[in-house]
Amino acid sequence: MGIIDVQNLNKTYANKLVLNNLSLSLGSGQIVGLLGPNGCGKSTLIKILAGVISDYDGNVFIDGQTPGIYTKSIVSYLPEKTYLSKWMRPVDAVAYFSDFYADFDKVKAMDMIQQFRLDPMQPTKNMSKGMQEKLQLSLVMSRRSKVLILDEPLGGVDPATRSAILDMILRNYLEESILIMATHLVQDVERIFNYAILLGYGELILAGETDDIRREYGKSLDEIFREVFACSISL
Ligand SMILES: Nc1ncnc2c1ncn2[C@@H]1O[C@H](COP(=O)(O)OP(=O)(O)OP(=O)(O)O)[C@@H](O)[C@H]1O
Repeated sequence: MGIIDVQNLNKTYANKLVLNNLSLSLGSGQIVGLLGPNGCGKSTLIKILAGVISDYDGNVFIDGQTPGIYTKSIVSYLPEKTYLSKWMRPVDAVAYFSDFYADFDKVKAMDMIQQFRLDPMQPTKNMSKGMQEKLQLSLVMSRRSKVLILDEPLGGVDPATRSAILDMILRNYLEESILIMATHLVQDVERIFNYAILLGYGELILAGETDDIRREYGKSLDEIFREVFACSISL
């Protein structure tokens, strides 16, 4: 059994089937790219793993347990939207995480905040979107969690900063844990993934070691992504 096991997972919103009989098994010690177009179900899957959504059919196990109090204690989750209060400054957010999570490394968080050149005393309401993303990433990456799940952590940052953030993620990732990152910025990010999951409208299209996938298809993940999800929008 992997650290994450998903068996025959189905999720509907109203009558709409969003995850269709999804099965996955993921082991620790890898950085996993969760890739797929807008609306294909990445955030829904992540929310189920993070224990935010519980009305689904099928089996989900994280470290052998169904999502709940235990799994929340070992899963560090970066949601797509900010959950920090507007008045919070980085120092407040660090104190909050420190109170809330036993596995939170305050020194590491302050170090990441400094490396991102954020002002520890600036309220989040005065930060740009990219600055808020850096702050949240510093907090989430500073938990010594077995499972790290990042939902679109790079959406608001420019390409040069993306690269710096990826390096920061690689430096701070604990090798015994698993990191899952949802993104559609495949070209920018694929260098850090050892494993990729390609999701297409609720169905698993492809899952495997990135080196094996590239070798088998003779293409980069980005090229595969563009081919599989090519759409006919004309401007
Ligand atoms: N709370 C909700 N109520 C109804 N439908 C929802 C809800 N949340 C998501 N959906 C629908 O479920 C589908 C999958 O959404 P989801 O957010 O999981 O996709 P995604 O792959 O994360 O997309 P994106 O890359 O744009 O963030 C979409 O069709 C979306 O409209």
